[in-house]
Amino acid sequence: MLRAVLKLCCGITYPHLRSMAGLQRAALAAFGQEIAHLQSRGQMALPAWSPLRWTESESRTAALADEDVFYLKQGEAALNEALKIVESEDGWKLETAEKNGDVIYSKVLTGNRKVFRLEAELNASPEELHKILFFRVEEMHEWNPSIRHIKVLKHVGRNTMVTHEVSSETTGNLIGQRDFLSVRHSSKRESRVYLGGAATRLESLPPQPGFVRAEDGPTCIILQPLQDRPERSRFIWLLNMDVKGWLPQSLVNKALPRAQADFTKHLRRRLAAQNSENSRC
Ligand SMILES: CC(C)CCC[C@@H](C)[C@H]1CC[C@H]2[C@@H]3CC=C4C[C@@H](O)CC[C@]4(C)[C@H]3CC[C@]12C
Repeated sequence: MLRAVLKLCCGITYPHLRSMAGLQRAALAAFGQEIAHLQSRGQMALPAWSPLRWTESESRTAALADEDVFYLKQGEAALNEALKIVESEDGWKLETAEKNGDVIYSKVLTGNRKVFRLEAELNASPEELHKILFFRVEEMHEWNPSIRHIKVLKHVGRNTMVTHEVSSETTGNLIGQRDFLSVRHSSKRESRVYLGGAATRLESLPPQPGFVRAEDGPTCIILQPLQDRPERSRFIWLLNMDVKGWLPQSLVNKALPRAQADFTKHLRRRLAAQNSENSRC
């Protein structure tokens, strides 16, 4: 019965709908959303030809699909490219080795770009780190003083996003403040989590006056549970950054591994704070 009434309504409204504009259309779209919601909960079925179907979903996805696919592909490509670099076996040189086991290697890529690979063990599972480093990326400035601000400008599904990042004025002490516009992508394979990223473009956010826009990536982080202690992770991070601006290369090559070590220190503090909070509860 409900179905028949709905079909009738849709038929009657179809010609009016085509000539409708502005607020009326918006109201109708909202109505359409309500119906789609009911429908998704299995409470109502709409006929295939219903205009309520196309007003709600098709017009929106049609407008965004190309852009979404662009970022998705860029994110995946960045991750794959970065994995190729980080998993390459030759050419790595040890930069620093800490007593706690943290190591940083460097490698010079063709074109003279120096990249850094940090390896550390962290006291959190890959899932927890995935949450902190990816899903809650906008909170990063709360625990990492090298970061002034991170904003997700666009989501494409759950695993791809476009972010704007601003480093703090004092980062690395040697290099001034930078901003970045990046596509970030995450994927899970078996028990591993992979985070990838690369510099991207977004029309609504061109380089900002007063900021040097640096380029991060192709970069990746691999999070892998330790075999005997899955609540801990092996953390491998490829830092591949063009800081831009006029700076001596020797200074940049000192600042980057330092920034990596600082990041890891703050991440550990963040995990320790969380763990002590959990044990108090
Ligand atoms: C040396 C100067 C110029 C920059 C120092 C700040 C660097 C270390 C900061 C600025 C922006 C930061 C990135 C911002 C966002 C993400 C995405 C997240 O999923 C993993 C960490 C990652 C990839 C951060 C790593 C550290 C980062 C690259």
